[in-house]
Amino acid sequence: MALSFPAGLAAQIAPYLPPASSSSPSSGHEDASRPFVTLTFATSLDASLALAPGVQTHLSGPLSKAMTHHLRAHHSAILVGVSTAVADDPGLNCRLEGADLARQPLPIVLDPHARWEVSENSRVVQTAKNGKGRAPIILTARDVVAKNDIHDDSSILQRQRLLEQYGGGYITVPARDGRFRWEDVLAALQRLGVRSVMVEGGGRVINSLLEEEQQGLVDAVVVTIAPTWLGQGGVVVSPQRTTTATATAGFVPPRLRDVTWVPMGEDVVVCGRL
Ligand SMILES: NC(=O)C1=CN([C@@H]2O[C@H](COP(=O)(O)OP(=O)(O)OC[C@H]3O[C@@H](n4cnc5c(N)ncnc54)[C@H](OP(=O)(O)O)[C@@H]3O)[C@@H](O)[C@H]2O)C=CC1
Ligand SMILES: Nc1nc(O)c(N)c(N[C@@H]2O[C@H](COP(=O)(O)O)[C@@H](O)[C@H]2O)n1
Repeated sequence: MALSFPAGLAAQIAPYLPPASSSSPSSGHEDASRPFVTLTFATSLDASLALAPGVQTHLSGPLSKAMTHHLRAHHSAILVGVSTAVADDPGLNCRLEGADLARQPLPIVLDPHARWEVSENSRVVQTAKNGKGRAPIILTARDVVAKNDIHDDSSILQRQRLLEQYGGGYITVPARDGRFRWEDVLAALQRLGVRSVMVEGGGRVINSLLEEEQQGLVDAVVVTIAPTWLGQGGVVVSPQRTTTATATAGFVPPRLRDVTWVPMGEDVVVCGRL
């Protein structure tokens, strides 16, 4: 069913959207050498994204869900980690009423080890096939593809052929210990012509983007907080501290600036900049 997002709420979110042109001088995003990055997710009162790894958990109410689709309409790409792709089998398209089908966001999946067995039955592929979204681009580690290249019938090649039918595919990114640097991820997106990306999750992806040395890469943060506790054992947003001297009285932890809280039904959406 098509979603609808009220204009009054859209106006309150507007200052946090990527500029229409990332080189616009009024945008506050002066670095046109990389896409504008929005970090966005839905969390419980105890900072959980899901009841357990691999368990899709609906936290957003109808209005905050529509807000996420409004964000999707204003970004050129949506990024998730492979465990989210596997757990949620997401559509990763914009389902707002009147959404411009020609301008659907490009789904990006971080899958260094090519673990996601994307197939004709995957929702994102079905969505692309039905003209309601785009096929995903999967970022994978160079050596994984190299190893598979030699086998003509390797499953990665089969998946690549499937995705190519709909305009998607694999691209390789350098990895260290199976991990990408965010600068390399954003450079790869920039080469694809992506001007803005919303990073939706899951926990590992968000926590790695919130590590201290990565924080300069996030332009806007839009977080839905739902009035529930998921309890221990959930997928929690709580980034590693990367310096040892941080847990001292004088340490000032990172804090959002230009903060706006927008009530949306039973949820509240907090917007800010890092
Ligand atoms: N409430 C919400 O808004 C959302 C909730 N979710 C939920 O979150 C859960 C999934 O979260 P989680 O289990 O943490 O998994 P993620 O979706 O964050 O995927 C994690 C995997 O992605 C790859 N990855 C992540 N960061 C990097 C990096 N910097 N470089 C290279 N690869 C990287 C790794 O793959 P590998 O292991 O192969 O190395 C890693 O194990 C699901 O239950 C889902 O439903 C997801 C999105 C939003
Ligand atoms: N905004 C938001 N609220 C929740 O409660 C969620 N569980 C999520 N999850 C994210 O949305 C993706 C699902 O997208 P589709 O509706 O299938 O297009 C899921 O993969 C998470 O990234 N988000």
